[in-house]
Amino acid sequence: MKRGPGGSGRLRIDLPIRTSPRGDEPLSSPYGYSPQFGSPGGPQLRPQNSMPDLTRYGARSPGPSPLYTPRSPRTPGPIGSAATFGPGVTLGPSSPATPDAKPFWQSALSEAKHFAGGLIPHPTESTKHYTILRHSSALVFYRGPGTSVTISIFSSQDHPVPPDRTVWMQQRGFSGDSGMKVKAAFGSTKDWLEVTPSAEAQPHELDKAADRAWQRDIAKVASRSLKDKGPQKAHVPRETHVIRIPEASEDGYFRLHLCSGGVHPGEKGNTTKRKVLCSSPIFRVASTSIDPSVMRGASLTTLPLEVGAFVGSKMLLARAAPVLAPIEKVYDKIAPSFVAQKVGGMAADAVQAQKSQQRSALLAAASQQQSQPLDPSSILHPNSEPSPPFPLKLTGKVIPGTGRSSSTLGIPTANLSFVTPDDLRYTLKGTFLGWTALVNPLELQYHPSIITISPGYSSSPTVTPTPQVSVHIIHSFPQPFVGISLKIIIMCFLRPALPLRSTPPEQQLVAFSQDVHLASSVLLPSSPSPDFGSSSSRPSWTAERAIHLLSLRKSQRGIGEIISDAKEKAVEKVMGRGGGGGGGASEVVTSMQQKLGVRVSKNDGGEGAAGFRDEIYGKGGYWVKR
Ligand SMILES: Cc1cc2nc3c(=O)[nH]c(=O)nc-3n(C[C@H](O)[C@H](O)[C@H](O)COP(=O)(O)O)c2cc1C
Ligand SMILES: Nc1ncnc2c1ncn2[C@@H]1O[C@H](COP(=O)(O)OP(=O)(O)O)[C@@H](O)[C@H]1O
Repeated sequence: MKRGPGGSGRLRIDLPIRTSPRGDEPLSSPYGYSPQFGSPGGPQLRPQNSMPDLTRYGARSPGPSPLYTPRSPRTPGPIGSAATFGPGVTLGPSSPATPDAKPFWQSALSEAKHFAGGLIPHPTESTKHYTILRHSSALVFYRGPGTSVTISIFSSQDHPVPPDRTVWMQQRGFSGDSGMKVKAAFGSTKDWLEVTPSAEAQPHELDKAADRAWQRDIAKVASRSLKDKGPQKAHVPRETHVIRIPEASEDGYFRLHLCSGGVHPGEKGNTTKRKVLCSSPIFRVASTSIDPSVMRGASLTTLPLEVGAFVGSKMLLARAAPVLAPIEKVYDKIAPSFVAQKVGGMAADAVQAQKSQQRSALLAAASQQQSQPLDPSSILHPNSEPSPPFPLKLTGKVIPGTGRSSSTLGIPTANLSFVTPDDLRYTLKGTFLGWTALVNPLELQYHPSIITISPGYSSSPTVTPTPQVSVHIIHSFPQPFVGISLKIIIMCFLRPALPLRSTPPEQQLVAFSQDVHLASSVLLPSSPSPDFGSSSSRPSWTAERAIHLLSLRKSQRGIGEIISDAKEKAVEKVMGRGGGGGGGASEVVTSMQQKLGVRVSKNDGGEGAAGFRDEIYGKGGYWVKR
């Protein structure tokens, strides 16, 4: 596991440490070792016997606790199961005393969140005509690309939210709150990130429990506004936004700005000045980073929160390491040693940089083609051939879907999971034609197929909608092949995906059968060739030629990609993903790190990896009318 940057200098933190009621016995931890406060050689923490009074910061003063048994401040002992650090942050038992108790680190994080609620100012901000309510806790823990913050927008009767409204996220500098306000006033938006939620959700699609909580908050703010401003001027609820926090935003203090006018960067259109209508209450994005510099933007009142979150994350990292370490060990072992020693990180970085350039070229080329349906004659022409960036290779494992394709359309589609390379499904959108083979030791027979990368029938809106990859193979199989891996070669883009939820089945059927017809005409052999079952009359479109092109491209790859492939294989070994094409194991590591709130460090994915992933996931987020 990559530890976050060590940060400059050592940070001493004097914190009151409560020992466990049982006194000195070392804590048995789920990881088979008793955690010491601070990593060996890291900042050591000294127990204090007195609790500083922080009630003036609005923290719950923990008061004398029956658990508190003062210890001589000789050496920092193991963290008691009821250790308390920071005002009011009392951690729950580390190894659950009762079956349903949260694990240690989860209670640490939720306590820190709860604690934050008392420290960072109230959850609403208002201007004359608008109010923004922050539903999320003031402390938003980073959980990977799905990290989000939820707000509701209110406005006065005669000031509905403008249709061209956009939402921007601004980071607070060292200058604290005033720095943010100044930037907002002058509209200097050089470090603003546009985070306007991309999809509208219907109220019935929302998660019931979440919406009940949001409605409760909204009712409170609306009734208070009615009381304060009277029926004419009261601010009424307009929209609720679930906003994805871009990975590029790093840790720190942020504020959202509701704006009208102005243009989205990169979009044509009127260039009216963007006007800030209202800003949200501040919130803190925290990942389990142990880099003290992330305290940038902390004010005196929020410093204890910083310490709480910082210490919480330190504990988290200390406890997470044993989980991820074995994988890291395999990684290092497998990476070709001659590269690790001789070529070192430089070549890898250079290739990573080149890889991310290639990828953004891929993004550009692919997204260009994905805006309108293809002109069939362009691929039916006898001398036509796949245009770059195609052919592209994709693998995945077949999982059960909704069963709709067969039941409503009579066209079975195999849904894929563990899709590798994962980012392709965020780059490619729509319906494609290509070749598909079942990775089955007995045969590697490529058949013409239709590949769709689309939101599918996904029911509830999510912050980062994960596109569904599904394949219809133009071939009849004796029995289903769920659980089998597929090797896919995408040859060309056909058309944008129809929004299934709003397209009647008859219309879907017409489109689908046209796709199958077109794919058959382009790919099916007029004269079958023995090995690949593909036409020799259209040599540019055969699976054979595509595989040759792909291996040619692979041989031109840099050392860095060989390493990252080797890592993929290593993690597959450790994570036990067998059966070829069961790939995506390294995404397991990333998602485990993300669950632990560890930002996947830049060198994991090359320069600007976070920005690249934001490009893939897009703005994401969703909103609902109130
Ligand atoms: C020929 C063909 C065309 C398709 N076109 C679309 C499409 O335009 N939009 C879409 O979301 N899904 C499209 N699909 C994918 C299926 O509708 C998809 O598998 C479905 O969303 C999931 O159904 P399932 O759970 O039964 O697999 C197409 C599938 C086939 C076979
Ligand atoms: N020609 C085919 N193309 C795709 N899947 C097929 C085909 N023939 C059989 N199947 C099987 O049908 C399953 C998909 O059937 P479908 O009705 O779409 O159900 P689901 O909703 O689970 O995808 C696939 O998982 C696969 O095992």
